[in-house]
Amino acid sequence: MSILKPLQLTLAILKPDIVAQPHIASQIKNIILRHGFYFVRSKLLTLTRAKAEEFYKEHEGKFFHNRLVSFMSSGPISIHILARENAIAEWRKLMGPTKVLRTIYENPESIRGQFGLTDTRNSTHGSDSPETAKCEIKFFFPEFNIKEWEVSEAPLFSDRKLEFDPVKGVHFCVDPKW
Ligand SMILES: Nc1ncnc2c1ncn2[C@@H]1O[C@H](COP(=O)(O)OP(=O)(O)OP(=O)(O)O)[C@@H](O)[C@H]1O
Ligand SMILES: Nc1nc2c(ncn2[C@@H]2O[C@H](COP(=O)(O)OP(=O)(O)O)[C@@H](O)[C@H]2O)c(=O)[nH]1
Ligand SMILES: [Mg+2]
Repeated sequence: MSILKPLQLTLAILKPDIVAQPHIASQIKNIILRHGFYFVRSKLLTLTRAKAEEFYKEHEGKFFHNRLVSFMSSGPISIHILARENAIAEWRKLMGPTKVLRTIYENPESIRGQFGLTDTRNSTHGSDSPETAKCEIKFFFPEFNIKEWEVSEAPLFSDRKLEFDPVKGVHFCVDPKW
């Protein structure tokens, strides 16, 4: 019996440039699925400029801040709570480095290397630490209780057959008791 490794949660975003191209969005979702991530929660929304500023507060004053906030509030984004062993680092590895204009040469097989357009429009976002993941999950899913999920849903994720519902964009347990 393999030792079940604890699932870690991270917050992933497909940015407006990707959501505007549904076939690319589904390509990226398939890459996520193929790399062993579970979709725990998913939603589609358009950020107001103020919300985008709040989300990217850490970058206030940087030269790219204005274009970043304008871009992130320019259209719908697809937001996901992903679960996997070591999810935060593994999703950042799968995304590739931030600056696409280098990544396309240094990590062409990464998601940003494949689908990123510029350093601003770099296709995806991922939390960069457990604390950030907690804050970012709360920011987009205020109703989601991490502790409750760890007790009630995570055990089902770890050792039961799950299926991915492409319409809802989340995994569900095929066990009728769930
Ligand atoms: N004012 C600046 N100071 C320093 N570096 C900059 C500045 N503006 C742009 N850059 C750098 O130039 C490169 C191109 O910037 P960027 O990716 O934003 O391209 P862009 O054409 O402006 O696309 P977008 O409209 O998506 O922002 C990036 O490496 C970025 O970091
Ligand atoms: N144009 C431009 N955008 C940047 C640069 N650095 C960061 N960004 C944008 O700001 C977002 C947040 O930056 P950061 O948290 O450092 O990178 P991330 O965690 O990999 O998304 C990135 O995803 C980019 O969209 C840069 O040097 N140039
Ligand atoms: Mg970041």
